[in-house]
Amino acid sequence: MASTSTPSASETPASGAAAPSQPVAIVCVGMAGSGKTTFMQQINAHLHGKKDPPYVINLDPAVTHSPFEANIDIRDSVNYKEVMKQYNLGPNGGILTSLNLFATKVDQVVNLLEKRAAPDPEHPARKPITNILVDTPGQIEVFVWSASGTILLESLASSFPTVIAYIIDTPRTSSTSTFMSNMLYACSILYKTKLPMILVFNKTDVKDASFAKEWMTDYDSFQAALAEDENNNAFGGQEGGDGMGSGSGYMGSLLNSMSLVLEEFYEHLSVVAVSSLYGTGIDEFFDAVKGKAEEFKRDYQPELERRREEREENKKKQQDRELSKMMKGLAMGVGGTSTEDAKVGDVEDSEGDEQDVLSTDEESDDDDDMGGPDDEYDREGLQARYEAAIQGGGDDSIAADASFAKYLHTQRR
Ligand SMILES: Nc1nc2c(ncn2[C@@H]2O[C@H](COP(=O)(O)OP(=O)(O)OP(=O)(O)O)[C@@H](O)[C@H]2O)c(=O)[nH]1
Repeated sequence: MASTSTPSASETPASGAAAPSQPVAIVCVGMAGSGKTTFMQQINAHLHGKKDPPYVINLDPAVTHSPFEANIDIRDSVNYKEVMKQYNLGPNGGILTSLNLFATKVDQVVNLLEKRAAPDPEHPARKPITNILVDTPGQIEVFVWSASGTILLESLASSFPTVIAYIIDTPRTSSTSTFMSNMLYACSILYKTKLPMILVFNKTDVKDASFAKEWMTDYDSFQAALAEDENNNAFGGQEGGDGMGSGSGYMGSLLNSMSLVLEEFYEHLSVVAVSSLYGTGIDEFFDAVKGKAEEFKRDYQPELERRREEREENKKKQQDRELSKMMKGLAMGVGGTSTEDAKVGDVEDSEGDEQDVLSTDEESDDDDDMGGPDDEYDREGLQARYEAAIQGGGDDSIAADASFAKYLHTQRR
């Protein structure tokens, strides 16, 4: 059954971090309006209050107003509106593409985090961070199911214990059908990300979350609630039930079966009830983070290591294949790759001027000009350059790294 943390405000450590050298990354995911941003603001304030300021990352490119200051903000690197305009995209496509562009910089973000997680000899007074808070777009699927979301999460998890905080709007989850829908969503996120998860029942100042904890730990109580909903014809229509309380509708029997299936899933979760508005349950949340960070190290890290090794091996094989293909092409005198790739523009800090996010590679890509036999480069020279490009990931956007590094150095507290 789901582990429900018990409140222990006075005993709670200042943060959910494990070892001081390894901060815990807390990634807040939740449906639009569930209260992610308010929750982030509350845990941020809580940690500041404990003199343990977290490192905050905002991955929502479309947010217009943020109540907390982020150390790294996707909006400083990618201009979401410009992305929509240049690629003719709608809001969700714009968010997805912005995340894709930002994902090309993830290594530098992780490097920076690693630097901040270790003592800094140049600034001995600066305490290493113990918590990394990550806010994500409300369009969960855009983050969780996209390649960039996966890259961002895997990069974080490969360096730090990483925990998903799935924020739930409790008042809007109080019927058996909405509750089950939300649990299925959480289940899909758990299996997609393969990271430890905490269910954060938010807005408990409006509706107490004890019903949810009970439904997750006591199958009979969910059955009773289901029977009541059926009696009240809560599912409606033929599909929902016959309206006479017989429970013959497919909705009722589906929810019934689902609750049995999800029993195992509940066992992997911690559940906390909070009010982001009033700050209740936050100590309990950090207790759960601590538990999940330990679980991460014990259960998830070995699996991650194995997957990483597998990926490295595949990448190496892929590189070898690409290289030999290219060499074959060269031998046949075939040359030329497109230089029309768009790339992430220079990264600016929040004080910097707004600028186009995308540019074409006209000025910077002379390296891509593969000449024919008359080219000034000889074949070995080209081979060496290709090898170097492939080793380096072949990422054209590297050109923007210098300014990104500058941004990283001048990033805000
Ligand atoms: N009563 C109550 N309202 C809350 C609580 N947390 C958030 N809200 C309200 O819920 C609304 C949505 O909160 P946000 O924090 O913007 O939600 P979000 O998930 O970040 O929304 P998106 O950015 O659209 O994904 C706001 O009006 C908040 O004031 C809470 O604990 N109690």
